[in-house]
Amino acid sequence: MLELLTCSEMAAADGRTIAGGTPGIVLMERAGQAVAERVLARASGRLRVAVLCGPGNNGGDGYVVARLLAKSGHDVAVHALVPPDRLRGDAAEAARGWAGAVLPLEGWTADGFDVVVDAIFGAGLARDIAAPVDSVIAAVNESRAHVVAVDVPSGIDGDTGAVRGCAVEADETVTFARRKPGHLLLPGRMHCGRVHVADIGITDATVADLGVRTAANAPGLWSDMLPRPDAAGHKYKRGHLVVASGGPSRTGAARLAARAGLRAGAGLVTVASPPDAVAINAAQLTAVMVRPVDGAEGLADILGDARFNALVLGPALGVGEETRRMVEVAAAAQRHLVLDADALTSFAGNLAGLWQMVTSAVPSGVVLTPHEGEFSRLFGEAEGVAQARSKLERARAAAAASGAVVVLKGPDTVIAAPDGRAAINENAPPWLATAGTGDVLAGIIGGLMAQEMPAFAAACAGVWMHGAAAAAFGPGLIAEDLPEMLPRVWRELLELLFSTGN
Ligand SMILES: NC(=O)C1=CN([C@@H]2O[C@H](COP(=O)(O)OP(=O)(O)OC[C@H]3O[C@@H](n4cnc5c(N)ncnc54)[C@H](O)[C@@H]3O)[C@@H](O)[C@H]2O)[C@@H](O)CC1
Ligand SMILES: Nc1ncnc2c1ncn2[C@@H]1O[C@H](COP(=O)(O)OP(=O)(O)O)[C@@H](O)[C@H]1O
Ligand SMILES: [K+]
Repeated sequence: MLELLTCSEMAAADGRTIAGGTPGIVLMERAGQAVAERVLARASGRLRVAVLCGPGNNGGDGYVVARLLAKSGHDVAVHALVPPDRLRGDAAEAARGWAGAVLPLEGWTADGFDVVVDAIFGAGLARDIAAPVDSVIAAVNESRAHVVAVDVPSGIDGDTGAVRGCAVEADETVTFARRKPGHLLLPGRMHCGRVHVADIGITDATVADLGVRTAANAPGLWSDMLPRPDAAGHKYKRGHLVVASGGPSRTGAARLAARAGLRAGAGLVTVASPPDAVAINAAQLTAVMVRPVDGAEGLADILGDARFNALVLGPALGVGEETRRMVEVAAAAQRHLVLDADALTSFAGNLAGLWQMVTSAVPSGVVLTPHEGEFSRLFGEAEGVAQARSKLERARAAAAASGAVVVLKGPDTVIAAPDGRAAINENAPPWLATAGTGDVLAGIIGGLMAQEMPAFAAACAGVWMHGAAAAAFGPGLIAEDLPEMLPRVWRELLELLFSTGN
């Protein structure tokens, strides 16, 4: 159930289901039934419900909801953008099932309604909202009624999560078969309220046949690739992660990443420190080791030892030639690589160099973890990025342009692989936006890659564990708290794995 379908993939799934013998009106009945059930779940007495119907099948669903709620004894008013005789196909048929009055949508006011069912536009939204719908949406958003959106809140683009002019702010959204990217990407996610996915008879096989490449980021996506505790294991089997530190006044970021790498399960972690910062690093580290490493040349020396199998480069490392050379040395030495912060900025305007470096690195891949600022410095000019309609498409274009797994961070972090797979994360609480949490993320991913978890899976798992750790800690979090929450996150993940037999 983790697949996220674009509006056109959803239409294809509907089409295939209809071609397979389930009439469209049956799908629409089930869709309307699922929405009506959500409304009824709240009803303690007789409700005054406004059903706002648009000109397409989303409106058709609305007519089904209206009929079912009226049949259950509620007081239902239908307000429609176009008269029922202008509807076509299944929507026309659904409207014929509504025996009550159809009032105009224009000029609708929220007076006295307990519930609003938003069935104006769904997957067929094709342009920005204009008059008269804009003022109706404003009235919905100002009202105190409970708002249930059918499929997507009207005005939200289901593919991109963008607000097309203006959009309904729903309390609940009922969608069908699978969610869409726009339910997870901002600002769409903020407009949906709680999202329910209703089964309307579109089978898993039908969805699988679509070859969908986008998923919600959750353990089901990568749990079978998580490193497992092994009774016969020893620390060298769990990899040795190296995190490069900045100079004497810039050492904290590397230590944060290093501790996170250790908590993520790397067998050993070493901070590679400029010689003049060794004393500072050593004074604050215990389980993590420190080693003097002088720039790219020093790094090349220690990478002569094959046991150092993964590196995190970038947090507070400094922007410039030396950092770029360190990255190139690590890539040439075929190590698993996580590049963050200054390592990314050191390649700004040098996409060709980045591509060359990435493609010379281990086949298991390189993970880049930019926030929006680093992303635009690095990928602003990349093919497909400027034209991309959404954060999802931008991350995907950047992954294709760099050959690396791209983790485009934020409240709706997108993880994209160069082969087109992508995941959207949704478990990060807002208090994760605090200094140093990005360093921790790079360390977690590096720790998983040190244990030989493949790059895309490690990036997805790392982003999820990072969000779960923040959620488990709660508000007031600082970056140092995150690694300390990872044991709890691991315990929950492993319990889940053993309970599902994966
Ligand atoms: N058989 C199916 O395909 C099913 C579809 N279902 C529903 O059908 C919906 C998709 O139906 P449609 O493809 O008809 O699309 P919609 O009903 O979302 O909207 C399409 C209609 O809105 C108009 N429109 C688009 N943007 C507009 C704008 N900004 N201003 C004014 N008019 C605008 C279009 O010209 C078209 O008439 C889904 O969201 C879902 O609710 C469900 O009934 C389940 C089955
Ligand atoms: N509003 C938000 N809600 C949830 N997570 C967020 C939000 N803003 C940022 N984050 C997350 O916080 C982390 C910040 O990373 P980054 O920007 O690199 O900060 P730093 O450099 O201070 O470590 C990322 O994992 C990002 O996804
Ligand atoms: K809608």
